[in-house]
Amino acid sequence: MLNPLAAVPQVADANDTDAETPCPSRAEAEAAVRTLIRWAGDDPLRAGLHDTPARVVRAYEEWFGGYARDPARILGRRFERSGYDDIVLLRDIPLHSTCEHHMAPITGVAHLAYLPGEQVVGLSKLARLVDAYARRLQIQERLTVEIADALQRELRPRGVAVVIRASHACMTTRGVHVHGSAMLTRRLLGAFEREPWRSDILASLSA
Ligand SMILES: Nc1nc2c(ncn2[C@@H]2O[C@H](COP(=O)(O)OP(=O)(O)OP(=O)(O)O)[C@@H](O)[C@H]2O)c(=O)[nH]1
Ligand SMILES: [Zn+2]
Repeated sequence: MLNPLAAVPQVADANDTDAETPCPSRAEAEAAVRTLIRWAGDDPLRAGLHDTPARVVRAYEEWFGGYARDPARILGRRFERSGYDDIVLLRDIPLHSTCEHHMAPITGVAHLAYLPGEQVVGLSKLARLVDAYARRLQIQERLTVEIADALQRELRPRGVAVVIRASHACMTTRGVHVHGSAMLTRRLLGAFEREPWRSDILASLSA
């Protein structure tokens, strides 16, 4: 598995190439980018590419920043549900992830819903939860399961539903070159697995 970027120091020593370090240094990561540029057939020393390895490593810190985020902490601040007794649903949360097979972008939306137990979370935390798991190397199935299970584990709601609709650049820009298709995954837990909530939540999520 990729070394979690969580272990990368914020400011790594540019001369640190110690093979014993648990995670490659920033300098090693930049050297790896130079190798890929050479492998692609270009010259990493030409002016236009001179700063590219550093940029790529900074971009990776964003794209894989999810390893450093703790879902329990994201969902840690909770509020009483104040008498509200129905579905809480946040639709169309933008999703940017990276396919673990080709390291190509996965782009789409997530819909999250839960049936509160005793507590609710701030709405923004649902989007933060999606981001924490999306910004890792993923397959869409595991991404769906991880988001749903974190909600169930941390919030203890009566039901959880997660639906993700996404397109995979590894299918559109290379390989089979299929454009316009989207992958749909979902996970229903607790009360949403059974009627009458099942039909209700599926209708709400597909509307
Ligand atoms: N189930 C699933 N498959 C995915 C996901 N992202 C990418 N894939 C697929 O992972 C598969 C990897 O297949 P391989 O045969 O090992 O790789 P490949 O030779 O590059 O395959 P092609 O993409 O068909 O050229 C491909 O079929 C991808 O479409 C995902 O999130 N879930
Ligand atoms: Zn892929």
